Amino acid sequence: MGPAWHGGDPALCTAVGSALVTAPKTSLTPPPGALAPQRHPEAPAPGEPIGSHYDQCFGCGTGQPHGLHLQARAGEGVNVIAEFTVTPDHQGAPGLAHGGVLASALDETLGALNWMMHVISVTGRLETDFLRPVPVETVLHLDAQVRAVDGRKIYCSATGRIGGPDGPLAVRADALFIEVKVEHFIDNGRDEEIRAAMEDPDQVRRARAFEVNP
Ligand SMILES: CCCCCCCCCCCCCC(=O)SCCNC(=O)CCNC(=O)[C@H](O)C(C)(C)COP(=O)(O)OP(=O)(O)OC[C@H]1O[C@@H](n2cnc3c(N)ncnc32)[C@H](O)[C@@H]1OP(=O)(O)O
Repeated sequence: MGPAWHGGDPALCTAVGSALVTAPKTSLTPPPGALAPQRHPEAPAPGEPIGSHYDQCFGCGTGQPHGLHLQARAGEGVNVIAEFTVTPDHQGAPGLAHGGVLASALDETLGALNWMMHVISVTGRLETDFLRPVPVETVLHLDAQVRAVDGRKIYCSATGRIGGPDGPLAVRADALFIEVKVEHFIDNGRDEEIRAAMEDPDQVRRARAFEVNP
């Protein structure tokens, strides 16, 4: 019999080898009291590029040679749109994108939703469906949107289509992002990078902007 989920009660978790598999803490379905997301009044205008939140980010950093170089734009609602071109560096199977890279592209697009609500949040949970193989040189058309907000919990989803923005669905994800303060990064990041980021006035301005405009 395979592993089983038991509502998060550690006493009820199933042992797999030497590891205990713990259950997800909540579902990715917003609870009944969750609120509709609000587009922040100072969110980028529809079509406006969102820009990188950090130069060295694997997902969007322009200074990151190994990154995905994803460029997101604001959507009309609480959503963002982005394109990601799969290169030979992104292969898993010969000529096909690695699933982890595609999950990263979805995660990064979902992360850009922070700019639409002026909230800093990080991925708590990401559930991905891989529906079609994505060949090298394909442009993946990504669209992420916030579905609901419940306190610090942000329920969101993303899709990745091939052959055009209305093309067939290749990947999709449901996710739970959790709102955090800037201290999340300061307290947990490596000193060297944190110091460099804090010395960059643009970086500090970008992060603090979310805290003074709740
Ligand atoms: C200076 C630089 C600024 C740069 C800013 C830009 C950043 C953008 C980056 C974007 C890059 C792209 C994006 C990336 O790649 S972000 C990078 C990948 N993600 C992370 O590294 C996050 C790691 N995890 C954590 O740090 C903590 O676990 C967090 C902060 C998430 C929560 O720990 P915290 O102690 O704070 O809160 P809590 O534990 O009381 O939980 C609160 C509530 O949430 C619920 N919950 C929690 N987890 C889960 C789960 N897995 N499933 C279901 N539910 C979950 C929990 O039950 C509770 O619910 P309730 O009891 O209230 O009902």
